[in-house]
Amino acid sequence: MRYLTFALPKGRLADKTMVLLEKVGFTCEEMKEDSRKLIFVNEDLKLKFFLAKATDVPTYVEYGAADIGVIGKDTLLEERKNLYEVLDLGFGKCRMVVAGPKAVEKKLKQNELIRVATKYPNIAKDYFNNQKNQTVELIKLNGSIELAPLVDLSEVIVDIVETGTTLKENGLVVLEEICPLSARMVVNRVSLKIEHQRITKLIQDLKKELN
Ligand SMILES: Nc1ncnc2c1ncn2[C@@H]1O[C@H](COP(=O)(O)OP(=O)(O)OP(=O)(O)O)[C@@H](O)[C@H]1O
Ligand SMILES: O=P(O)(O)OC[C@H]1O[C@H](OP(=O)(O)OP(=O)(O)O)[C@H](O)[C@@H]1O
Repeated sequence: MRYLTFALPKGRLADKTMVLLEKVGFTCEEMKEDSRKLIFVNEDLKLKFFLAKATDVPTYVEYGAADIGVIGKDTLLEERKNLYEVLDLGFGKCRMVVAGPKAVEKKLKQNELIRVATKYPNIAKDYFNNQKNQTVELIKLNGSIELAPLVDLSEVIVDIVETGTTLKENGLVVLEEICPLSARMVVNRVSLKIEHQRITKLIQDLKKELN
């Protein structure tokens, strides 16, 4: 039997992903040890797990380096890889929003040419150009997005909000909602055919667990 390989995101989603997989019997004792190792194997069940940077998970799955991946919906929308999204895992819940100082709301609503800072240029472009029909200038950043309006790099940001604390502590507010987000399970297109039985059984077991 070949290994069924999982690309898991290190970071925020890692622990909850392993807790869920354990509930359906997909365990990996090795992974519980504190180490810098990136690949873990369960020989008995022929399972392989590797830890990747969250934004790279769709790439590993698209190329078939992993059969299955777990990733935030935001990364799926941004990366636009050719994958099957098979399951909403119900954790990692947050929202993609347009945020900024309250004073900027008027400019935003009046369709003025505003600057938008974001880690998610594809999501922002799709939202403003295709959904709102509004021309904006996009500025790509890699983190601490809330800083941009504070130092006049941009009028607004497109970013993730979970508790709202980061916005609040920086004097920013949600101006528009783009979409809700959560962790998703994705599957490589070929893997779904060659490992159909194991993968559909896993999906069914996870669905039962999530209900
Ligand atoms: N407060 C939050 N901030 C950011 N992401 C969150 C939050 N809550 C849930 N998530 C979800 O968790 C996913 C993984 O977040 P994580 O911070 O681990 O990775 P990342 O932001 O892509 O990577 P990095 O922080 O290393 O650039 C996000 O893509 C998102 O779907
Ligand atoms: O609504 P909250 O609960 O405050 O969470 C939202 C914040 O968390 C994320 O940043 P992250 O911690 O990933 O760091 P980053 O700014 O470096 O991307 C996100 O980009 C927001 O800044």
